[in-house]
Amino acid sequence: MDLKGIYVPLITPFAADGSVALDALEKLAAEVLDAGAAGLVALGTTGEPAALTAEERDAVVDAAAAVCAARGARLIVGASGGDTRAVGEALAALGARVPRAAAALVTVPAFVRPGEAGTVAHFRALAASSPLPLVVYHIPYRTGQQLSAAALRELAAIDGVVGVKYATGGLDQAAAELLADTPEGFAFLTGEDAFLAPMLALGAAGGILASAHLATGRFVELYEAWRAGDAERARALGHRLTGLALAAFTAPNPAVTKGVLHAQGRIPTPDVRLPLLPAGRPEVEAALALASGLDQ
Ligand SMILES: O=C(O)C1=N[C@H](C(=O)O)C[C@H](O)C1
Repeated sequence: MDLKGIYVPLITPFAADGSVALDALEKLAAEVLDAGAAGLVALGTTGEPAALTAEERDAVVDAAAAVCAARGARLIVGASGGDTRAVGEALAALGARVPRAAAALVTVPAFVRPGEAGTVAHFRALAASSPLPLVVYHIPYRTGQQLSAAALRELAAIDGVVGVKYATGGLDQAAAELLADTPEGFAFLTGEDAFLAPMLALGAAGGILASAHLATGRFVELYEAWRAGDAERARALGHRLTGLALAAFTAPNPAVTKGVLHAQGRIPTPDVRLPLLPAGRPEVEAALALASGLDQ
């Protein structure tokens, strides 16, 4: 399983009547893949999955899968919850729906705080029955569960666990430890947009980044520059992309990204569903200016 590269966790565009704009989603998915993204993540945090009905979630997954299949790109699908049995059932359903998906992105159980041993047991149980390989989504500021480098290594050793989406708010000791000696066949993908450049410099396999909807080709260029060892080009581009990444998160994700995509005419509305609120104009304009600058 090779999960290297830049993945775009698709936003879910809404039409003016509030329904999911599937045609816009397909067009956006095709655009980011044509710009060089290695694949898509359907139903990541950025896709507002908690605010979608089960039918809408299925439609989003089907649309993303069709666009990926047409382009030979990888599809990762989010599946989360605090109950191991229910997540196992969701994974079984996903395996039947999109058997060719590259992986399922499974969040460390949120709110429950099962401890490191419980978290490892959760993933061990899921991996034992999941039809799809698992990427652990580690985001302690959302889940409430910290994981040490040792616990992450235990997770990496589980058969069927193929990577981590690492989003701890920065470049911390566990990331440095894991990147210094990443287990064979285990992909370290950053989910922390503003830390893509330093994570790639340390050897990360890539990233799952909401801000990569904007200036997708530039994110891919940064990834390729680090892989080619062109540190000078990578450093300069990395600084500019860090600016865009920070601007994209000045309101709760994905409000700014949706605002910019709407201003660019790529989605019909900038709407998010409650409890999220649309981003303010100054936040959207600042990110739009940075994204436009990167296109030149
Ligand atoms: O949906 C995702 O996957 C991402 N979610 C993160 C979040 O909203 O916390 C941000 C990251 O860019 C990708």
